[in-house]
Amino acid sequence: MPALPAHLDRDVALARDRANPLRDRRDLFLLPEGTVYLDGNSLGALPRAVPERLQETVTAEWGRDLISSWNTADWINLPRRVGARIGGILGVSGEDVWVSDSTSVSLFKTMVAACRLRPGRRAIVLERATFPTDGYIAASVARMLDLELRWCDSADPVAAIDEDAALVSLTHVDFRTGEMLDLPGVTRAAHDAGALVLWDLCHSTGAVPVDLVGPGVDFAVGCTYKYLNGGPGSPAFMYVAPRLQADLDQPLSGWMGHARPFDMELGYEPVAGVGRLASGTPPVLALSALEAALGVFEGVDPAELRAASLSLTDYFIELVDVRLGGALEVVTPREHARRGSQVSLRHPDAYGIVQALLARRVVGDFRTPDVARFGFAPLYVTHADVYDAVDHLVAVMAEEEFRRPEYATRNVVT
Ligand SMILES: Cc1ncc(COP(=O)(O)O)c(C=O)c1O
Ligand SMILES: Nc1c(O)cccc1C(=O)C[C@H](N)C(=O)O
Repeated sequence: MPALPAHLDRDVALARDRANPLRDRRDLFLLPEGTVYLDGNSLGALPRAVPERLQETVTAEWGRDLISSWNTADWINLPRRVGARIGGILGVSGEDVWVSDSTSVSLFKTMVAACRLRPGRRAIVLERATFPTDGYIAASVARMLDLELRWCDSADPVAAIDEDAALVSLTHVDFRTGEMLDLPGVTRAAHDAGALVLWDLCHSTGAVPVDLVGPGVDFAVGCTYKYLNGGPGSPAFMYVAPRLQADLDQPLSGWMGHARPFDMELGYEPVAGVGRLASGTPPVLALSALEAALGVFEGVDPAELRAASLSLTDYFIELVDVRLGGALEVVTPREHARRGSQVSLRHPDAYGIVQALLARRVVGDFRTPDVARFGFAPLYVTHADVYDAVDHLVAVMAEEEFRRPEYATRNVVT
C-alpha cells in the first residue's frame, strides 16, 4: 500500500483537534468510550446536562409539585422559551420561533398556513429528492386545498417556479446526498414570482449556519433530534417571518394557540405572534430535555461551527479518495458552498458496509438503495474520529466484511 501523505496522518489529525476553538465542547456530551459516532445527522448524541434535567422535571416538577408546575416551573412557556434559544442558533429573533410538534406536523401547519396566504395560486413546488415526509405532507395539503403538487429537480428548482406557485417548499441540505441548495437564490426567485418559501432545515440547524433574515425567508421548519441533540422524538421548530405572523391561519387551531386559553371561550381568537402555531398541550418532558440540550450551543460562533464541520468533511473525503482509491463513490458535492455536514458514499453493498462498520463501533447509517451516510456533528466529532473511521472502512473493504450472511437481512430501521 502506498504511504499516506504526511498531512493526512493521525498525528496531524490530533494537532488539528487541539487547534479547534470548539475542542472543549465534546466534554459536554456523554459519548460511549471507543465508539466513533458519525450518525448525529439522524440522532444527536446525549448532552451531559440532559439526564439531570429530566430527573428534576420528573421527580420534583411532576412528582412533587404536580399540576402547580405549569406555573411554578413555567411549563406553559416551554415552547416559547425553547423557541427563543433555537432563535439564537438560527440568528433570528427568539420571538419568531415556536417548538411544539413533530417535523411532519410542523410542516403540515406551515404549508397550509403559507398556501392560505396566497389564495388563488394553484401550485406547491417541491423537489423530487425531498425527504419522503415532506412530499407526503405536501400531497395531503394539495388534496385538502385543491392545489397541484409540482415536482422540481434539485439541480434547478427555479425552473419550476412561476406566477401560479403559492409555495416553494425545499430541503436546504439533502438527507441522502448531503448536497446544500442555494437558499438565497431560490428564495429570491420565489419572491420574484410572488410565491412564499418554506425551508426544511432538518439537516442544517446546529451544523450549517443559515441566514434566514437577509434573504427574507418566509417559513422554516427543522427537527431538533439531529444536530440540536434534543433526543429521540424531540419536537421540531417552526420559524415564521414577523411580517406574516398577523395573518397566519394554521389548520390545527387548538386551544393552546388561543389568545386566552383559560377563559374557555367558544370562539377561536388566535394569540398574536407565532404562539398561534400551538395546538394542544406541549410535550413537557421532551421540551425540558431539549432546553437542557441546547446549552451546548451557548456562546458558539456560527463561523467556527461551519469551519469545524467543513474541516471534518474535507478530511474524510480526502482520506476516502487516497485510501480507498474510488472503491466507493463520493456523492456529496466537494464544493463547500454546496455541502452540508455529512458525506455520502455510494456502493452496491452499502448496507453491509454500514453494518460491518457498526460491528467495529463506527456508527454511520444506510439510505436505500446504495448509500452509506456519515454525519459530522462539529461539536463532538474529531479529526481523530475521522481518521479511525476511515481506517476501519479500509479494513472492511479489504476483508470484504460486508459480505457476512447476517447482513443479508436488513433491520427495520436503517
Ligand atoms: C429533511 C427531513 N424532514 C423531515 C424529517 C422527519 O420528520 P419527523 O420528525 O416528523 O419524523 C426528517 C428526518 O427524520 C428529515 O431528514
Ligand atoms: N427520525 C428518525 C427516526 O424516528 C428513526 C430513524 C431515523 C430517523 C431520522 O431522523 C432519519 C433522518 N431524518 C434521515 O435523514 O434519514
